[in-house]
Amino acid sequence: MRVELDDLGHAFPDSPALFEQVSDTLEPGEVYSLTGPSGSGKSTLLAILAGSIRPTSGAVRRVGVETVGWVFQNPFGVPGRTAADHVALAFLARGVDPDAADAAARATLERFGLASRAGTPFRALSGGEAQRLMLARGIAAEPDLLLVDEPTAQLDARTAVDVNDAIRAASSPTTIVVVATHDVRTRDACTRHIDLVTPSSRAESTPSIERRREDGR
Ligand SMILES: Nc1ncnc2c1ncn2[C@@H]1O[C@H](COP(=O)(O)OP(=O)(O)OP(=O)(O)O)[C@@H](O)[C@H]1O
Repeated sequence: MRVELDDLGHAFPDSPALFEQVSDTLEPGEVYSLTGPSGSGKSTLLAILAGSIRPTSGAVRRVGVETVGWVFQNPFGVPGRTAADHVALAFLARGVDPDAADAAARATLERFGLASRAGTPFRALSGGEAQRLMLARGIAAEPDLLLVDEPTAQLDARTAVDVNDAIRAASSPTTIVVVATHDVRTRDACTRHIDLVTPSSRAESTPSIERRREDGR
């Protein structure tokens, strides 16, 4: 399973190119950061990866990718349901029996630093806990591709540290994880990096682009 990005670029109608020449091969087991200035097209590229926007240049090939999950910057859950319920649902939906789903949910919560919050209703979780729960649920669903859009945008720096630990925990042998972020610490929590450079700043930094080409990248 993989996602191949081949000289990818995108411009909305009547607008200049957001980004161009993005080439990479995304594979399970890695957590990819997607960084770039505000407006450089990070959310647009996530939508291209999901298949909901067709790029205006280059190609995206999803090889063996059938299911796509999303985690957004605003955690969204059922107020009265516990953290464990939110994660167990992902296992129940795949036909796991209730006891095994509950055990698997608790193991997943532990991996994301939420073991002590298993019985806590969603409405009583802090913002950082709720966001970690969204990541735990997103991974528990075992999508082929998990797209995470600005997971720390609504959080203070201290809370973001725990969410960045959860980003590290999100690495999965069966899921390609891509995280769009402004936050350098979130970037550092990822294992591989894609930096979107706008075409104008690309022109200003031609020497480094040439070096990257010589490297074959
Ligand atoms: N459907 C659309 N039609 C036209 N323009 C769009 C559309 N969607 C986004 N844009 C524009 O494309 C640009 C890039 O938007 P996008 O949200 O992908 O950037 P971003 O890097 O995720 O930004 P931020 O970091 O601020 O969230 C913005 O100027 C936005 O207004």
